[in-house]
Amino acid sequence: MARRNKIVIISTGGTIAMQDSGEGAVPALSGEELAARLPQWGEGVEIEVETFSNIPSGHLTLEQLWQLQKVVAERLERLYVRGVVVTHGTDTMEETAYLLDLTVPSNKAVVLTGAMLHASEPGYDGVRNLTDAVRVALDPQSDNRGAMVVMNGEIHAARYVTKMKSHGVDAFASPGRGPMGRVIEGHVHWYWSLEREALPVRRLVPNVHLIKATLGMPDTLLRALIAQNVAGIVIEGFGGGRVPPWWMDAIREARQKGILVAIAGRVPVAHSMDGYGYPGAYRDLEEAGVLFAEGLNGPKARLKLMAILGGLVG
Ligand SMILES: NC(=O)C[C@H](N)C(=O)O
Repeated sequence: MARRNKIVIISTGGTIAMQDSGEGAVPALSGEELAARLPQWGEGVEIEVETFSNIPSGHLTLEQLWQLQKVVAERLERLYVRGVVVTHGTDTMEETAYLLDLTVPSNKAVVLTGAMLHASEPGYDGVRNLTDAVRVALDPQSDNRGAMVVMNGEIHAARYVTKMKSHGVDAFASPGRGPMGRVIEGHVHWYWSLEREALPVRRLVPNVHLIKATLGMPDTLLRALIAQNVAGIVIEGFGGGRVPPWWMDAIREARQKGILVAIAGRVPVAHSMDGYGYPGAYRDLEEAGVLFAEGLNGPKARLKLMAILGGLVG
């Protein structure tokens, strides 16, 4: 039986690939240039590098995201590949990580990493993070953990990780959970594992929108989306997912028109279920026929809804 010893690094851009142009940091380094900064690996380890794109992560389109999903899934099917590392901007890293977590069929490691400081800054964290990410992908215990984000020596599960800070190398955290493991002095330590939810998805339906409930907010945005006949609406509700009572009519109307409505929580550690009997709380929403995102934040819930709408294979 052939040993799986190859890691495929797929670079997409982000600050990890940026340098100062004199007028601000911009994408500069290709996947090959990033990989050239990595240390030598032990015997038998092979690194293959692909440049998928070189853009800030907020510039990625859903088409590119789905294309990346296909590339990652295809590379993991190859016998000799032990895992894939995706370098990515940090702004939307949790979304790409979660989409790959949800839809890539393979149980092999999928690791995302990036940098908070660009390559012209002292303290550039890209080399450390990419080195750690490759170490995690090579680790014999990295299978069956879904997609992971490796930043600042921490290994985060895609489902729970979120960017908490706009600045600082410690920008990522998994609120309510903590990291799934750490890379300490080159050694990978695992704290817990999880059973990931994987859906065999055909495609993403893009026409899904996210709105956030705020105190006293009218139902204007909901009504506008219903008038547009969108495919789905995700609401980040109060607490684990409650809405103002005057939104309920619009939510019921959306459901009657066949628009899927999903409820996510506005707080970082959210459970949808509550014991309240008042309008706009869990029971009322359940009766209205909404879906509950069960702990996912709004952006991740939106991806899941797009995947569900895209239809399952088989
Ligand atoms: N730190 C980062 O990578 C932020 C960056 N501008 C991005 O592409 O998301």
